[in-house]
Amino acid sequence: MNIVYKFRDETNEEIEKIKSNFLLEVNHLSLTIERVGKGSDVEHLHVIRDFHLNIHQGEVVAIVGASGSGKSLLADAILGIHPKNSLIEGNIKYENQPLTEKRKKRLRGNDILLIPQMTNALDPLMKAGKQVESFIKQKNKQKIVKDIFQKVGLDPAVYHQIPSTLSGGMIRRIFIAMALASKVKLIIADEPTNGLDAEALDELLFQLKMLANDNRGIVMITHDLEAAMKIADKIAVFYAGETVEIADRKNVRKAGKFRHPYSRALWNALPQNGFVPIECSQPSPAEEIIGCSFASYCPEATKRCGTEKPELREVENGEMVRCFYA
Ligand SMILES: Nc1ncnc2c1ncn2[C@@H]1O[C@H](COP(=O)(O)OP(=O)(O)OP(=O)(O)O)[C@@H](O)[C@H]1O
Ligand code: NI
Repeated sequence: MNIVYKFRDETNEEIEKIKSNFLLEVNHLSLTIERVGKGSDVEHLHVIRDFHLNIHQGEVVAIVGASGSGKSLLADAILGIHPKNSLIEGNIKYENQPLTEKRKKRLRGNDILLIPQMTNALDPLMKAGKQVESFIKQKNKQKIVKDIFQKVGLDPAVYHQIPSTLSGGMIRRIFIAMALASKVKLIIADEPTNGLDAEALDELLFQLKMLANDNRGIVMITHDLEAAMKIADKIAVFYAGETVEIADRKNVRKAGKFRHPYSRALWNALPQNGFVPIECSQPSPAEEIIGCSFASYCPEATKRCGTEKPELREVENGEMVRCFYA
């Protein structure tokens, strides 16, 4: 199947207006898990160290990072469903107001919807259609749900099925249906393309893009840079719990590369870019990092990189990079 993903055409004026009105802004976010280690020692796991992101309505921002890099915990932190033994610091704003834990609870499912990585998040005993209906306020709920099912490629019979009879791909479509049925403005999709074949993957990306074109903000969390490049407006590259780069997809396409050495390694590992294996792993969250988190793997690292932490700095029109030399 050859899908054409439609990107919105905004005038400069619209862009200025939207840009000054972020849906979600995350600055200097950290999440530390406190764990009792051997004996009675308390161990601190710095899973998220310094994360930045902003997104406005109608935009798709992909957070791209390796497996185990803390992406799911990041989603949980934004939604306020992080583990009890974790501490969150930093700044999160939703529609220009601080996103406190109390507010997260109020907005969850109403303004902000999580499409979870685990596909067992639905009510196991309730019919799929009924679960989507719970997001609809108007009358004729069943008819509305069936229309939405058609839009997302679900057979009408799925309405009466319970989640255990559905595949992972179908469950993700149920979540997309929930987003369409609801008035949520921000959708955080955690690894939505996992386990999908090429055709189902493209369809799912198409549906996420459809939600964005319906003026919702989409945060797509993924380890799949190729999928991200298909629909994202911006790519936030996540390494060792930090945003190391925020790139505009159009510029990456045009210039053919990212700025940060880690992002470039991800890019070069794509089949179409030569399949160069990535020779690095993530530092352990238990480790204190001095200097740049990528220094020990970076081919361009200098002495400075090992001793001084680079801040995320703006390079151009909202694009950012955390590297002294990029
Ligand atoms: N409740 C918890 N207590 C302690 N450590 C945890 C907890 N949840 C996650 N971790 C650890 O935090 C790190 C990040 O986990 P997380 O699931 O957020 O990564 P991820 O980037 O989403 O990975 P994946 O690509 O596998 O989905 C991992 O090392 C994981 O083992
Ligand atoms: Ni995850």
